[in-house]
Amino acid sequence: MAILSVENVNKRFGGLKALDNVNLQIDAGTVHAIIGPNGAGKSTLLNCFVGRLEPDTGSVMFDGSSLLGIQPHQINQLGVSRVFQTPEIFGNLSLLENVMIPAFAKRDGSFTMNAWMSVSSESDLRDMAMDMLADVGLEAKSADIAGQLSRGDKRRLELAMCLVQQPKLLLLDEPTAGMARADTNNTIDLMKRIAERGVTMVVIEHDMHVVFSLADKISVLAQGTVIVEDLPENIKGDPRVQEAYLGGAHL
Ligand SMILES: Nc1ncnc2c1ncn2[C@@H]1O[C@H](COP(=O)(O)OP(=O)(O)OP(=O)(O)O)[C@@H](O)[C@H]1O
Repeated sequence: MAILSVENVNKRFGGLKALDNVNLQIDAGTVHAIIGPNGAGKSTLLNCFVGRLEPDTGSVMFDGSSLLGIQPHQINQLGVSRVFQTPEIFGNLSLLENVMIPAFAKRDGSFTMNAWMSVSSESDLRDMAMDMLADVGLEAKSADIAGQLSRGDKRRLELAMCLVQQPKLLLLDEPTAGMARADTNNTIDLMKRIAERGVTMVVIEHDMHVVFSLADKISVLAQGTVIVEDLPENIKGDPRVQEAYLGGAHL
């Protein structure tokens, strides 16, 4: 059953048609990868799922509710979390504080000062945040200042910040971008563990090793349109996909 249903979504930036009648069904409990060449519209599409962009036309339904016309924090409260291409963390705060804040935000409705004010008073959320840090392998660094982490650790921290909200749908925009291979493989293992818990994931990724390690289904976006949607084993040899990647390159 589809937990996220995207129908006839169009988005223009001036004269540029960034999304051209996109249709997409994401089944609950699956990992769905969206791949495609640079500028295909992948991030634009993800932005339409989290309230950062409003499609010109079309519908985006999540778990029975429309995601259009509501604020990002309301979408977040419905159970949608997103890991950004550039980690969005609080650089001056400790790792533990970073993970506690979204837990409060989920409860209180937004990333407000109220959420921050109550951080020190809530031991249950502190415990939950520590569990999440342990989950992503950052428990030992819980008191460290987040801004000083390596790039890979920042991304893991951001993942913990999403997981503490117990999302139903996790959106990941290039989760391994810029990572060394060992870090990438750790992240793949972590994402597999998250998937095993039943969290639905939509992953935008250029690294095909990551895509084919994780995806149950793959949609290929090119020039704002889904040109192919299929099982991973069928995607590799599809001539339309190879054509989309610079005229016949092999994936
Ligand atoms: N805010 C914006 N204003 C104008 N044009 C935009 C804006 N955001 C994206 N675009 C354009 O829309 C098209 C799709 O961009 P988008 O970032 O969604 O592609 P992408 O598939 O995520 O690319 P990449 O893989 O390089 O991240 C591109 O041509 C891009 O330049």
